[in-house]
Amino acid sequence: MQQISNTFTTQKTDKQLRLSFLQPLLTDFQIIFDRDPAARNWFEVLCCYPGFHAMVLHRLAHWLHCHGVAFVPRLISHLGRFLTGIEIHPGAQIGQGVFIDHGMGVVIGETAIVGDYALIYQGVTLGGTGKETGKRHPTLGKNVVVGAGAKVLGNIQIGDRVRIGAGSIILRDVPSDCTAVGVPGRNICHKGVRGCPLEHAKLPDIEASIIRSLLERIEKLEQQLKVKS
Ligand SMILES: CC(C)(COP(=O)(O)OP(=O)(O)OC[C@H]1O[C@@H](n2cnc3c(N)ncnc32)[C@H](O)[C@@H]1OP(=O)(O)O)[C@@H](O)C(=O)NCCC(=O)NCCS
Ligand SMILES: CC(=O)OC[C@H](N)C(=O)O
Repeated sequence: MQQISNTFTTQKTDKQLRLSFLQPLLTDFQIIFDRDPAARNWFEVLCCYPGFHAMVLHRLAHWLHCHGVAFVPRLISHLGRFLTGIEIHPGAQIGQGVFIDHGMGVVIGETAIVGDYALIYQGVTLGGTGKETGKRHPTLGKNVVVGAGAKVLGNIQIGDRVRIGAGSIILRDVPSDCTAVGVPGRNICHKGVRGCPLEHAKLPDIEASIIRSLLERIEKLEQQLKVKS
């Protein structure tokens, strides 16, 4: 355990630790109104958003963890799991403005790093493959969207503004500005301007495009046969 924290956790000053607990909470709260069209008012968000409750508890647990407090951080994480259905190991490093929508079934492992403004849906695992030790969970860049039920496994790098399709299993690095979908995940990297991260319906449908190109090919071959006969 000591060895792990030495290898991947950067040493933080006391001031940084204070800020790392309190300051991001405000951003965590505010971002919900941008990210969830269903969010009505601050009272509703304060009372009815398990993702926000999980972030409050995690920031407390992580702060204690970084101060070397034993057992209590794990207990807070465990209680948070009962309350929200979201399990975040106190060692996980979570940026500000991260929103876990709905939340039930989310697991974030000990050595995971989640960049600012990530949007994570229910059933997501940021886990290990079971084959690595030490830093064994993924690192997510900024503004990453991880769709419902997606599993991002291993010490892999997910770039900034990456979108991961619902139900995907991602085992390899994904470059910034790309979309990853499927089991196992395939990277689709388009050049040019990207749409809003909440436009989930615009994720590429690889199977459909393969079928479309096969149909076009069959049509061409049929025309060639007609010309010959
Ligand atoms: C299956 C697993 C154990 C790896 O087994 P492995 O026999 O070592 O397999 P490899 O990593 O060598 O991968 C073999 C192939 O299977 C694919 N693969 C691996 N895991 C896969 C998964 N979960 N789903 C789909 N395909 C998978 C790989 O892409 C690879 O394909 P390729 O040869 O075309 O590149 C691991 O990937 C896994 O899923 N572990 C469970 C992790 C988990 O549940 N973590 C949650 C912790 S909270
Ligand atoms: C979240 C996860 O990967 O769990 C598997 C194991 N407990 C570990 O920490 O690696």
